[in-house]
Amino acid sequence: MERQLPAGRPPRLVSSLGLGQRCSEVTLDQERGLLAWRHPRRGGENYFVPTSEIIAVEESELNKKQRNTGKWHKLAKPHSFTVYYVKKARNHRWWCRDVTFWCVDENLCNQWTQALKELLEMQKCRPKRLLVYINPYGGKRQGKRIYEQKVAPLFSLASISTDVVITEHANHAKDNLFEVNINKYDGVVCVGGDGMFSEVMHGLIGRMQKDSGIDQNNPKAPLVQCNIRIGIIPAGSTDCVCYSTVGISDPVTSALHIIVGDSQPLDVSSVHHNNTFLKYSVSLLGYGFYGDILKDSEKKRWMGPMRYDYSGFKTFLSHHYYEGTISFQPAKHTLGSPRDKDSCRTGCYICKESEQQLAEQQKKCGLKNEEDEEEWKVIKGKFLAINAVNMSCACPRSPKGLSPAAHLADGSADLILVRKCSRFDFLRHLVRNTNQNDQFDFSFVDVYRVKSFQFTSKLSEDNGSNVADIGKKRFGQFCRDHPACCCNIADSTWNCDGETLDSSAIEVRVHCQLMKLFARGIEENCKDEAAYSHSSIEHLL
Ligand SMILES: CCCCCCCCCCCCC/C=C/[C@@H](O)[C@H](CO)NC(=O)CCCCCCCCCCCCCCC
Ligand SMILES: Nc1ncnc2c1ncn2[C@@H]1O[C@H](COP(=O)(O)OP(=O)(O)OP(=O)(O)O)[C@@H](O)[C@H]1O
Ligand SMILES: [Ca+2]
Repeated sequence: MERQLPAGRPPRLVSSLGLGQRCSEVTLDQERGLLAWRHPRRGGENYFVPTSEIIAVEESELNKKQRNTGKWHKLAKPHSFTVYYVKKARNHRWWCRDVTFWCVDENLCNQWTQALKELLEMQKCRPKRLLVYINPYGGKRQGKRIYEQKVAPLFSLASISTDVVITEHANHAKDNLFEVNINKYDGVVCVGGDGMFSEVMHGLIGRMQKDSGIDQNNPKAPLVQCNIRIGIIPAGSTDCVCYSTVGISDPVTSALHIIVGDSQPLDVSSVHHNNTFLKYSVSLLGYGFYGDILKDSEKKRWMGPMRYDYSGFKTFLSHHYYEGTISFQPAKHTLGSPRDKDSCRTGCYICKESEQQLAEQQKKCGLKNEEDEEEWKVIKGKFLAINAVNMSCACPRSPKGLSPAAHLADGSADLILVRKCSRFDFLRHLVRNTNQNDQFDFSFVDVYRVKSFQFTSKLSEDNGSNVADIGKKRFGQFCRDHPACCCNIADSTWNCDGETLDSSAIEVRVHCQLMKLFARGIEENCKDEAAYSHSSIEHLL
């Protein structure tokens, strides 16, 4: 990328600088934004650091050991500077590393620090002021410690100033975002899990619509994009949004993505019931299996992240299925399909293309709503699980996710329908969510790429009543005529990004790129560990 350099600045700076006890040729290609040096030891290894991945540059003092061992100390007092930069390791993990260069010429040292600092200043996408919300009770209750020990020192190194709020109750962050002077900040950071992220997202999107006079209760309202980015410091139980957008749940990696000012647009689904806004969703909207797990696990919060395994096992054994009707509009604007072999990666062309297609469609249609006239497909059936995912939903439990080819920002969701089948077959499908095999390659599993869908349970259709009444029925009530058949006369619950919804009848619409994260999607060409721990289990089944 060509850069506009300040007048009089040479395009390249090349100097022989001290590195440890030896000399190294150090180059700063200011036009291309690249810092390079050869390590005089370590087999002469070459280092290339894009200036966009430099965290900070500081004038520094050589430590005692460096001072006493170098030959130069006999000549003159050395001048030195330290460059802190991103070091990429395996599995999308980023570290903050530093290197200290020295020279005896003070002017040369100043020239280097100034040039590097000016290049950092030119990066306008970097945040300078952040609003941070910490959930002290998420995941293993480590949010505060993680932030103070791992993240705050990096933010201060990068000269980012912060206002920190430690939440005192659920919805604290969300409510606060409606009141705060948001224009003061370049981004909002949440320290916690998917639930905490969801709160912050609801606060920001809600605030944006309120300020623009948009009624969130209208399911067809064109929502206003939210340009203030959210950063996620993972400290929850699943951390699916972080894992699916960064490739790892690691607080240091996420902090570094925030510092370098990455930006990743994200699709958001709005969920309505009878013209009433319920929630937004970015990861999983799950009815049946994942809804039942969530409902059961809420009573076991004290167990921490383990609650999901406990409730997962219980829910698997109960093997409930639910009858209902799903209607959906296929996503015709996008080039991808849920059975693609390639997945969404940094700079994904499918996401870019979809964004353009949707923008053109909107321009053409103008105010008239042609969307409603588009084809609806209707499927009735008995389902063990109905999962709608806006992104792959990769997480440590499921490294490739519930829908590995789903895209972060293509304006569509993947609708996965798992029909009634035997426990054994359902287990085979579940295990494939954890290994490299195709979880959709079963006769009882269907997957569609959609831009909107609706669901009504048979129960609410039969009663013709408001689903809130049915919700009052006891969860886990069985068909009295066939106690062993696993059909359930109560509805399941929707799991919306880890929160339960009050209605089972819902109307969902995907909003392309409604918000942005401090992330860059998953980078290509990263040596991934074969972390698919359950692959051997499947061979046994
Ligand atoms: C043999 C092992 C099969 C394991 C299959 C595991 C598939 C795991 C897929 C995880 C997908 C997560 C999607 C993300 C959802 C988030 O928006 C949400 C909020 O954080 N998290 C959950 O709802 C939390 C959902 C947590 C789900 C945990 C499921 C655990 C199932 C255990 C089944 C055991 C069967 C054993 C039979 C012998
Ligand atoms: N101070 C607080 N006390 C109680 N609940 C809180 C507080 N702050 C936030 N919450 C709520 O806690 C819920 C869960 O938090 P969080 O998502 O951080 O952790 P988790 O549920 O363990 O992880 P995950 O969502 O990844 O499964 C959020 O929905 C949030 O609204
Ligand atoms: Ca999507």
